[in-house]
Amino acid sequence: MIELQNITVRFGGVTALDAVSVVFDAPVSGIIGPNGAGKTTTMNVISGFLPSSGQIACDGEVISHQAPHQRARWGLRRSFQREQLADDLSVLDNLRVILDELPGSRRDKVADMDRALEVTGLALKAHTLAARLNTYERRLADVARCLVGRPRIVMFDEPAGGLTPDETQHLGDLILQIHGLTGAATLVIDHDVDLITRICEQTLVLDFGRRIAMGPTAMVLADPLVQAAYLGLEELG
Ligand SMILES: Nc1ncnc2c1ncn2[C@@H]1O[C@H](COP(=O)(O)OP(=O)(O)OP(=O)(O)O)[C@@H](O)[C@H]1O
Repeated sequence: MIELQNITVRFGGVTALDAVSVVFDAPVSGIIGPNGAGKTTTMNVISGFLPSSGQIACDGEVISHQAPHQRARWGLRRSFQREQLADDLSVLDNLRVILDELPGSRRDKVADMDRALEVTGLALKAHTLAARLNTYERRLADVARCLVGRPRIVMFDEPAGGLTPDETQHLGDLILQIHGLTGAATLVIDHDVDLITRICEQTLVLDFGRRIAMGPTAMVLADPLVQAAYLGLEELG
């Protein structure tokens, strides 16, 4: 569970997030909104990459005062719009560098990495350099990175960007497995509303840094305010 209380972020004259309060308590939750709405800023605040006013709690623990590496150690995992894979490392070593920072026996870590590679279908690419992976395989490796080391909160920023419909479908299936495999809650930003509808039980809609809707995804998407702001429809009624 992720609880944001009264989160405000300003960049000079731009208010990227304006007193946003929200509780994400589903296995998979979404954040949608037009370009510049504050979606990535929300993930940056939760990860600790950006300072903000207000308070952030995950699974009941206040983490607002923690540095990004402490949050990662706690169990926060994150993918970015541009993947963070190290191109000069193999897929396996990209997982290993995460586990090197965490406690646990070597044996458990090997089992953890094997499971992540198996689940994502990357077992045969374990020793392939990340630089040699295609876009989809890189995305799968991103998911694998989020599966290792006992994650508690996993966040994906536009995971479907640049993927084909079939790849998006499979990636969605993988994201849906994360909670059952690890117990972690997942937060997904994407412009692909079909993907969000399929995998996110609940969705937050941001517009100009403000929360304009939050709740069960189908209900939120049917909200006239959301349709006007996000789906580009003329104001209804
Ligand atoms: N480092 C920064 N410096 C200045 N302004 C920023 C910075 N990061 C974000 N912003 C501004 O904050 C607002 C929110 O940006 P953010 O990236 O969170 O939006 P977004 O909803 O993720 O958009 P997109 O869908 O285009 O990725 C925008 O007006 C953006 O220009």
